[in-house]
Amino acid sequence: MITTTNLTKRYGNSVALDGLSVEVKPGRVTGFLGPNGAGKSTTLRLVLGLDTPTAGSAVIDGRPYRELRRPLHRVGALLDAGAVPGALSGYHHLAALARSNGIGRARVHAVLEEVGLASAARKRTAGYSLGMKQRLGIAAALLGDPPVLIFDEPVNGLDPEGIRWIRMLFRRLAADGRTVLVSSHVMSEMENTADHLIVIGRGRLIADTGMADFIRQGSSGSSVTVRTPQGADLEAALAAAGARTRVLADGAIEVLGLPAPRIGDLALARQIAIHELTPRSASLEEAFMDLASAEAEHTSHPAAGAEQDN
Ligand SMILES: Nc1ncnc2c1ncn2[C@@H]1O[C@H](COP(=O)(O)OP(=O)(O)OP(=O)(O)O)[C@@H](O)[C@H]1O
Repeated sequence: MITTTNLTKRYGNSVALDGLSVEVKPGRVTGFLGPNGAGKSTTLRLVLGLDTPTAGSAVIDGRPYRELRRPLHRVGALLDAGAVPGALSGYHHLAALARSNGIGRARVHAVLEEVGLASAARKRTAGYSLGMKQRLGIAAALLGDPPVLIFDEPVNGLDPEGIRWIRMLFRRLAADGRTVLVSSHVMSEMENTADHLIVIGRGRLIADTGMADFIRQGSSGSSVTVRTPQGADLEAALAAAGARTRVLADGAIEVLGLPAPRIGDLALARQIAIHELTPRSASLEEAFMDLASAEAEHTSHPAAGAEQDN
């Protein structure tokens, strides 16, 4: 488990992270979301002991990273896939890492196989595509078979097959009971991958919730798309039942506030023909955008009594 307590980081006068307290639990994939500059990378760097907090703490299974002996056995991380020494082959890069953590050659071969790089293992990494470098970074994270895994923007550079592969890998790692923390700005990918979400903005926690709950609460809600030759009649009936409607450019009616079965029943009772009735859930991206605009609104017009920065 990863735990941050009141984690704070200031750079001069600017606050990158402002008292973040979260627990990243094992057995599930946790998505780490936030707009640019929210403090995601700063958080990951502090968790991995690459920087020192101004206040608060970050621990992995109860210990700061810097106190871990042979850390690759405790936590694996992919931060910047591009940052591999180009002169080495993938194999030699991993072998050097393995040696420093007392890990044998057999494991190097196993992780190369696992990430699909076995055939390119002897080539210099300078000639690797971004996707291959991502795979090599993932292999390095897996090397010590650690219970905690951290991936910063792991799908960058991967093709659709690679993205599918990584999604399955994360699911499998979580199903093994590991803690998997994945930061990404690719919302659609996160929606298919993460079970749980931690959302931050301006260095503060905005949401720490299950994926489905986040989409339900954060967005203006699901809608139903309806097509009917009797649009005016249906709109009147829906309005009387308390739903909100909007006619889309192609003539379909978008209905908010009533589920599809109620709309169907209502139409039947009034003998209104229905040609299409499609429930549509809000996407993670929509929920996130709603939340981000609510945050921006709150920050630009702080309500009376709300917290204000001095
Ligand atoms: N070394 C540094 N010196 C000064 N300011 C920094 C430094 N590192 C980060 N910051 C600032 O801290 C804030 C948080 O940055 P951070 O990179 O953690 O955000 P992020 O959520 O990872 O953003 P992105 O999605 O753009 O990577 C930003 O305002 C950034 O400019």
